[in-house]
Amino acid sequence: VRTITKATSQRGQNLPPGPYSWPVLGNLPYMLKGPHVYFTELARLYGPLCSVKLGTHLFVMGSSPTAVTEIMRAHERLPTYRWVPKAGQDGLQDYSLIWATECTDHWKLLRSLCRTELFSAKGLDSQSVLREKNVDKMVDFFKTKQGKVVNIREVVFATTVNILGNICFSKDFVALEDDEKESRGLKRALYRLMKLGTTPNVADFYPIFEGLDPQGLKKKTSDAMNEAFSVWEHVIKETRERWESNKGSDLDEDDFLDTMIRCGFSDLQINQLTVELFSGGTHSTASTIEWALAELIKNKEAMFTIQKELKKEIGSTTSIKESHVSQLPYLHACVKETLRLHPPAPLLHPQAILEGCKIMNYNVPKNSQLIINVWAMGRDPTLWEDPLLFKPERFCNSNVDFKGQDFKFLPFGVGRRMCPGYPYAIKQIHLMLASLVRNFDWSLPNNMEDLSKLDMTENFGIISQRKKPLMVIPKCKS
Ligand code: HEM
Repeated sequence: VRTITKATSQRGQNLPPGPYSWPVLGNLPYMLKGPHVYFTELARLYGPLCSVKLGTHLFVMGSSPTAVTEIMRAHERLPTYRWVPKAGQDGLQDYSLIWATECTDHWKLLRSLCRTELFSAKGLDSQSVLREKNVDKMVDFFKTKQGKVVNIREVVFATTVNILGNICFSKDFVALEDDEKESRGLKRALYRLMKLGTTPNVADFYPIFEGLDPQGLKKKTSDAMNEAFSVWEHVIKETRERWESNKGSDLDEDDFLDTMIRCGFSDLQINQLTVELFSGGTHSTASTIEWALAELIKNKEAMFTIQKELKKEIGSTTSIKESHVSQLPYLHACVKETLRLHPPAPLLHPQAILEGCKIMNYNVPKNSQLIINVWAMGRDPTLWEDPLLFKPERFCNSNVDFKGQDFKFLPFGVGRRMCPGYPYAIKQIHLMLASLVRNFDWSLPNNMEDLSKLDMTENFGIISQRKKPLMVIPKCKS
């Protein structure tokens, strides 16, 4: 913290307060410890609205409900655009949902298609059986690993990929192995995309490099996308042929691919939307489950309470259904508490404003990038009692929810660009976590008794995961 204590009131112009900025670099070197951690230190020093220069760009960060309210007002009033990493800006951007810089007609069409076909109550109900089948497979896999050390994230991640694979293409795409190095095909492509998305790119901070690809990140991203597309290329071809040969007659729509073909999507549009659903929907969910299990192993009382609730409501059933877990207050509270402490998206994507404005009485110049620090608000002692403790009870008799209305708790974002997949994510997380906790007792390797030694360090990425994967030993419950 000492490295950033030089305030810059002398910057004048009544900008939001912030640290001294080095020529050329700005404050980029301090980001190495993880942007959300650095930004949270800034918030502690300079208050809920502060500014920091990274390369040539000025970032203005909000980390209190009042700051979020004013930032959202600025978004509503002024023309804004979403900041998009240069590595992801190759041609396909016109078809993108996540990387649409503005809320264009095509973006609206994609959001509405996802909302009505994938994430509506009817859509979610029709997918239940696919989620349940794949979660049962995951449980069977862990049963074969009884007494052995497993990397929980890998297996959960593979399961989330297969669930989405079934919803979109009626296919399991990956094996349930638990070794990242063994991964290939879609799993490897998704890992590569996540790692590339995390690699700092000089072209993002210095316009002079914009047309170039100095670190080869654009090329590598495009290769990883093509690797993903090649996995389902033949499925698209076969499905199109089926549609062609059935022209004129009514065709049963089996999966989301059928829906996209019926809507007249080109192969490019199908590829782009599905790769974004896989990128947005798999690591985030797997990471939440990994964190939740780590917190429950560390906090024995919470583990005891959730097991008691499951036993009472579900009895001895081992193959859990979504209907079983839809009304379990303590399970739901544990998931919220995990998302408060470990939001997979700790910083919401920067949005640039195209006109200068005032936020909390400070001047925010044109082209500033506005960020919301969700991670800092989740750990703010003025907003939460004992913020660093895992206490699911805080959500038990509370109306605080993640639907974008409670500005101190925004794991799925806020406003127009809020996560469209949150109803799906929540159903999947509840089912998976309940199945893991109901079917197994989990212990740590090497008879680790002192649970305070369980390393809870985070690794910042496009999504924030545990730095060290959670290695655990399953023991089947009777
Ligand atoms: C625990 C799970 C998840 C979390 C915490 C999460 C979080 C988020 C957040 C915070 C945003 C907004 C980002 C911003 O404004 O900067 C977002 C956007 C998005 N999410 Fe999720 N998400 C999750 C699961 C999913 C799932 C399961 C899907 C789809 C299958 C999905 C698809 C998307 C898409 C497509 C966007 C971009 C929306 C747009 O820009 O209009 N997410 N997510």
